Amino acid sequence: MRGLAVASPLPPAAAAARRWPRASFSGRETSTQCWKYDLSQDRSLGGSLRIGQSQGSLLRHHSTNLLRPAAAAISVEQDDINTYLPKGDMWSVHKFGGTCMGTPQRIQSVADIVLGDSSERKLVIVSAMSKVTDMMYNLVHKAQSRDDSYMIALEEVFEKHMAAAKDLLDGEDLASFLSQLHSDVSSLRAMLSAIYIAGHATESFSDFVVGHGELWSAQMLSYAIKKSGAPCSWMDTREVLVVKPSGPNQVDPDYLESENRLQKWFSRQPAEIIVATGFIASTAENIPTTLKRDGSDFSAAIIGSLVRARQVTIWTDVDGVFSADPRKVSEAVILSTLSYQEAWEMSYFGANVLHPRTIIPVMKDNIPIVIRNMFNISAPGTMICRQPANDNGDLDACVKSFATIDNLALVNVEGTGMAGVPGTSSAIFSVVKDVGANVIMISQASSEHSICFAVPEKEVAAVSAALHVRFREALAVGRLSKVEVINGCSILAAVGLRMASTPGVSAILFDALAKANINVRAIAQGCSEYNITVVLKQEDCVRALRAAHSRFFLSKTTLAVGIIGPGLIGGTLLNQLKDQAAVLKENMNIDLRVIGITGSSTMLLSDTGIDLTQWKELLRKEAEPADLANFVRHMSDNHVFPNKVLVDCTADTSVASHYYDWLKKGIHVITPNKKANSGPLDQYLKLRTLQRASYTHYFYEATVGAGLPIISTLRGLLETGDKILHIEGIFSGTLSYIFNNFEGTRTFSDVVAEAKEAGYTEPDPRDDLSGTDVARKVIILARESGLTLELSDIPVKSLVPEALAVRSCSSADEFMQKLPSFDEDWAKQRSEAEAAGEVLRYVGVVDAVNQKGQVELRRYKRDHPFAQLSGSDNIIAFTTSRYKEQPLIVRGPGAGAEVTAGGVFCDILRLASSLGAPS
Ligand SMILES: NC(=O)C1=CN([C@@H]2O[C@H](COP(=O)(O)OP(=O)(O)OC[C@H]3O[C@@H](n4cnc5c(N)ncnc54)[C@H](O)[C@@H]3O)[C@@H](O)[C@H]2O)C=CC1
Ligand SMILES: N[C@@H](CC=O)C(=O)O
Ligand code: NA
Repeated sequence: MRGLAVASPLPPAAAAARRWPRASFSGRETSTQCWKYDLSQDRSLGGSLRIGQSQGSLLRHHSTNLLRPAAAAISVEQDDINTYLPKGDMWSVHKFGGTCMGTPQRIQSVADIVLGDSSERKLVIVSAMSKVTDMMYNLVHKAQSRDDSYMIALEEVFEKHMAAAKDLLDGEDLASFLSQLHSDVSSLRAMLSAIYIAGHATESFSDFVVGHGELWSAQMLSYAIKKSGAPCSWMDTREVLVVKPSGPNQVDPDYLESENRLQKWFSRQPAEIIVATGFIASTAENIPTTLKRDGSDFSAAIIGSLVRARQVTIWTDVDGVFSADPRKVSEAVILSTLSYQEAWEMSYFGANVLHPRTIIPVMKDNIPIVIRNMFNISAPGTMICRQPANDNGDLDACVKSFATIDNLALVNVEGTGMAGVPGTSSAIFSVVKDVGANVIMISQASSEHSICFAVPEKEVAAVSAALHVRFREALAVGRLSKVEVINGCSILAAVGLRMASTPGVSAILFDALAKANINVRAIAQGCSEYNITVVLKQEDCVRALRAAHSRFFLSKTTLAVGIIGPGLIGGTLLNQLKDQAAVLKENMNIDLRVIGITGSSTMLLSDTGIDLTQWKELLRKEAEPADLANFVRHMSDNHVFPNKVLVDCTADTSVASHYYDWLKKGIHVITPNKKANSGPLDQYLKLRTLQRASYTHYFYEATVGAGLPIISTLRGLLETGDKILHIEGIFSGTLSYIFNNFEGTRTFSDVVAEAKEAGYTEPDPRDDLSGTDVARKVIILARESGLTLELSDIPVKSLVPEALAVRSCSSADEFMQKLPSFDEDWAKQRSEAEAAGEVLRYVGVVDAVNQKGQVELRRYKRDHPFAQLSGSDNIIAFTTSRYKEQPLIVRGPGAGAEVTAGGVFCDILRLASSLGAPS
């Protein structure tokens, strides 16, 4: 070891120019001719720089990383300084994969990116041109299967590279590349011919052949860089990178030997830009080998570590690491930073980040890796480093990303004989190991009565069979009750370093899953708390992923809305949604998207949201034939939004008959349609039981009193323990309007027509006049109060003359036309009441004490509250244990487009609030 004494007073700047990385040199002369070198700024130095003290006085303080010349000279090892750390700035390492090197134009872009990096020293790792590695493996495969078309295949490889070189290079560079290519192809021909004859290729033969893809791409790139006049060499990393096999398809770098060889290489080739081959390496015995899967990333990380790079940039064709697979979650976002551990976890879970082993070499030296898009240079990419920079203390920021693994099976080993028996889990997992299955997660309840683990579905049969053999006796005598296999499972993992120290993260995750109606089958969280893993049904997995992702990454509550029946109420609702959407998003963090509208003849579908400013026009022009089953499928299959609601704005019984199935699918239901709640009792009870037992919501405030808070008031009373005695009121906006306005100035039929025109009536006004609509409301309130009544239990006084009833008069229009012929009868009834100082009012009654309901036309004194109404007013009086002397009264317009649509809208917001929106 030769020591080089640098005699004082060598000016620090001169020393820097000769040997030290310029940018990070912070030397200063002192009166005693000492200077400091601040290593904390300089990752290219660090632990492995051997600073000798033999002839001098430069001390490196271990904790502060300061070099301190104690006397007037420093001593360093000349080999280290002059070869390992040649002059210049710190290293910047880049890696370009096969896609980036796919065409001559792309190789030229790579050259431009490298030249655009202002770091003084650059090491560029490249993969073979895209598809070339496969072509090379195919050559070996053909040759060893004695398929002589390997010759033609080799020719194709040659042609591909020759064509690329001709596009990219010219003059001497082209000539010298082509001559090398010729010579390599001749060697390959010889090698492949030997393989052909032997009918076998050893691993090193195969690795030798395959590695040529990288040799050629590295040379081409280095010539392309040199064209611009920048000094550039290329490196065959088999000369420097030494690895040893460490398992099937796995190698470990020999850092010491590689570092030695790298130093020697640098001493021979001092260029400032070096293009090195990714993927390939050699053994300590100089036998060519490869770094196996994701080899080029690994090469970049190892070399980055060997040169203590400032940064390793992995160039690819995506803008960075996404918060979730963007193919599954279209609203996934690019993460600006990730910690090493987070990247590690994510790559384990299949996120297309980096293989975990790629991270290890740089992690130990705290070198950041940046993932960037070579096709979108303006995107800053994702930096993987020790400390996440955007660690802002926000609860939601604790979870960085979500990942999933499909095609898994859960194995559940259960039995009382497991508790407190040491060795049970060891026995289980040694069986699993013996069949060579890969355990993806393990969960054991602390009661120790069961242990469950997930394995790939294709391995579960072998695992199950082996467990049954191993535990035959325990199963026979009942120490174990079962070895159960649950197929069709997936894993959803939430990854984030700060989950460890932040309470409430898992609560948010599970809350989001519950609200999306997803059943969790098993849970695992390691002590590291970098990830929370849940096992669920594979068919639920994408929905779960979206629910969790949107809860943590999107506006707090996103809700996909499907509108059925864009008539008066549905249409008004759509307009209200259009007007209010921006305010909701801005002020309440609620993102409502109408992704479908269906009428009875046409429907309009969208995956991300219909433009509500022109829904009518779109429904006319771009709609397809209505099909409720397809409409519902469109909702349930939607991959963008985890929470969905169907809003039934029809008066249709058959639409209402589907609510149960929709709720079962996890789709919430909101409706002003009275048919479901006033239909057959058993169906109503089934619906409510399902709804109460699930996290799926069913809201129907507008079925009684339109937008007036009738259902919610009743619920409030009941849920706080009040007892309903009696509910009485005017429940029909139409009939209220009619009797409020039928005062002798207009005919009865005119007033009915006005009510219809005002939008108070049902689609068929006979539903109002027959008392059926009121009876339905009475039934809804009675059932809500716990009474088990059928519609047929309610005696109803119909106001529809027999001759105009549905059975005698086919359409609503015909009914309206014929109604005037009964005006005289009505005028008579009104005058009689008036003569007695009374008014006619059509009332509904729920008699909770006697478990009865009633609907009738009554006469009230002019000073009675029911006689004081105007317009379409409803009035509902609740007499309860608490409101016994004076009833609780709700009064106001109980029909009409705006108030009814407003009531439905209110239910939508109530739903959003139950899903987590701020209230
Ligand atoms: N008008 C009001 O003041 C109030 C109405 N309601 C309820 O609101 C609902 C709607 O009433 P309106 O809008 O006034 O009726 P409407 O007749 O104006 O609208 C109903 C719409 O549903 C469509 N439709 C019917 N069957 C369908 C099916 N199977 N599939 C798809 N679309 C279908 C119709 O084509 C029509 O566009 C009714 O259930 C009514 O009882 C509730 C409270 C107040
Ligand atoms: N037609 C109904 C509308 C509300 O349910 C009424 O008149 O009350
Ligand atoms: Na209401």
